[in-house]
Amino acid sequence: MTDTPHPDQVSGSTTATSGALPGYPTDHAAYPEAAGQAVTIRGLRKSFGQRVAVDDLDLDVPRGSFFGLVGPNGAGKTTTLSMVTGLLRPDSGRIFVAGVDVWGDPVGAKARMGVLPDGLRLFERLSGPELLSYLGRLRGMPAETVTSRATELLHVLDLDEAGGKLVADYSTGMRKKITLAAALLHSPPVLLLDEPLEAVDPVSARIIRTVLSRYTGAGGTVIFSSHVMALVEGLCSHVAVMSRGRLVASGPLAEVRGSASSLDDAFMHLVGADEVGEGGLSWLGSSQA
Ligand SMILES: Nc1ncnc2c1ncn2[C@@H]1O[C@H](COP(=O)(O)OP(=O)(O)OP(=O)(O)O)[C@@H](O)[C@H]1O
Repeated sequence: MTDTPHPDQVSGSTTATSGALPGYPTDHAAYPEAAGQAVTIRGLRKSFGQRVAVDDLDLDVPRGSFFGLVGPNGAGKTTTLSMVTGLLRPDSGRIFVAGVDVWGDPVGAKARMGVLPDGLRLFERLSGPELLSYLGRLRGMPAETVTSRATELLHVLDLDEAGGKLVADYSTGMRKKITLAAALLHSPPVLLLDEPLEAVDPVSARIIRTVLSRYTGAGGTVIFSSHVMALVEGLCSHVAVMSRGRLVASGPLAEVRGSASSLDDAFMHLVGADEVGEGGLSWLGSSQA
């Protein structure tokens, strides 16, 4: 995760350019497998100066899966999700969401995804209902549909009591929930969430988990990044592990966990962190001063 915008960062989470980018390949037929998947990534690369953040990534996310993307700090999770959601231009590679090429048909792809991005930037001077109404209209939804869905989402996410409170005054949990509501409003087939449950209180976290489980139960696909292995193990049907910009494992949860006693143990092994010892720090706690 980083707060520093890169020159390639596309501004605004709802930005959509129409049509393919100039010079962008349109040979979708070369990737027939993309039609059956929620997300297909092929040969994705991104560098920041000398640092390779995402290194030749191939990934398939099956439709209807609850898909966890995990990896140590700096593994490239946010960079990957930012490219999948059309917020950050890849150096090379192809990405399809619900069979639509994200950088070849950005408008079509964005209609098929809901996004909870890293570093929530919201319209701070609007109330929750105003924000949802504005975003729904931006998406071209009929006013009555926006109002009825917004009312239902605010209720389910326990935000209706916030009433006229401005988003600027929302807590972290409320901000995540209102962003999730905005991501769900147009009922997209794919949800992409960057650390949706980090820094959220247990009550809000449970509400978010319940809404996401209901969404996948109805056939939607959730892809989310997280550092919390127990959460991923409890929620996800599939998991991908990234380390240093590369994919080190991907597949059904049980397959990635293998014979390890927990996903946490499997993760430590996969990212080469199981050598962490207890050596050193002998001075710690020895002073009674
Ligand atoms: N805008 C940027 N400018 C320069 N370097 C960047 C930028 N964004 C990411 N990086 C670098 O790319 C690498 C991958 O970062 P990224 O934020 O994608 O990792 P992450 O897996 O999401 O990490 P975390 O778990 O800490 O959120 C890191 O080395 C990071 O420092």
